[in-house]
Amino acid sequence: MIKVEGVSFKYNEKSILNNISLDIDKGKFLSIIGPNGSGKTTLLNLLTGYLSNHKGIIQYKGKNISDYRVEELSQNFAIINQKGDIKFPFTCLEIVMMGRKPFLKRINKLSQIDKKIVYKAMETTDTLKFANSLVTKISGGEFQRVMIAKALTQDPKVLFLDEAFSAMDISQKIKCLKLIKRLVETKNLTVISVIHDLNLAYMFSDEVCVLKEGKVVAKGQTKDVMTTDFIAHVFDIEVDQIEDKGFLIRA
Ligand SMILES: Nc1ncnc2c1ncn2[C@@H]1O[C@H](COP(=O)(O)OP(=O)(O)OP(=O)(O)O)[C@@H](O)[C@H]1O
Repeated sequence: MIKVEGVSFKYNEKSILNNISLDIDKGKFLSIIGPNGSGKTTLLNLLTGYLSNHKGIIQYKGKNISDYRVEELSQNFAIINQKGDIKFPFTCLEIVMMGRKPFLKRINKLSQIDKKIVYKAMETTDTLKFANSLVTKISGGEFQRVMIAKALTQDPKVLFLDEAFSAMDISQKIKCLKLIKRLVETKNLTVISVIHDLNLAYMFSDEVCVLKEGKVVAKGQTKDVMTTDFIAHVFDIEVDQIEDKGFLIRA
């Protein structure tokens, strides 16, 4: 569904990504993990078309990402960025409603169906209670749930997440990840998630791609890639594995 072939990218003269090749299948939950500065966000930004000027090929459904119109991309992709802060005092309801914008003709108002979709997304993410609160006056974890609700209203084919759960408490993280995983299983949603939490990546991903110093050092089924020795090597840590559950990091 997404094909990356021989992709390299530089910021000014600094090489960030080096000859990356990657196939991302439809209906899978892929996590991108790796140390700080390894190029995860840069790769995600290239996949969404937010960054360009790369060498190599990036295609979505057989067509170069740069050949898509913005409207087409916004009808296919939902993106939750690491730095997705909104400084304007919209209400949470207004923010979630913006998720329906790619489906509105010209400046049409939301239809009853759009409103139902918005209501359902806020209900499932437990954000209805903030509907009339200003987005500038809710907590970081609450804000991230509002952004998930907005992404859900887009009914995306591909959901890009960049540390989208980082401010949530563990219970909310698991609820949101279960909700997203259900969409992968029932609606064939493709998820590409940059995540630092190794245990959440292990629990929820079908596949994992590991970046280190701008290169893909592994990509494959989660349990094949996330072995104790490999994780210890990539992150330079001491770690034990709890059979089929995750990792215990040794300090
Ligand atoms: N706008 C920018 N201009 C110049 N260099 C940048 C820019 N954004 C990122 N970089 C550099 O590119 C490299 C990769 O950054 P990137 O954000 O992709 O890494 P990451 O793996 O997502 O890191 P983290 O885990 O810390 O979020 C870093 O060395 C960073 O300093």
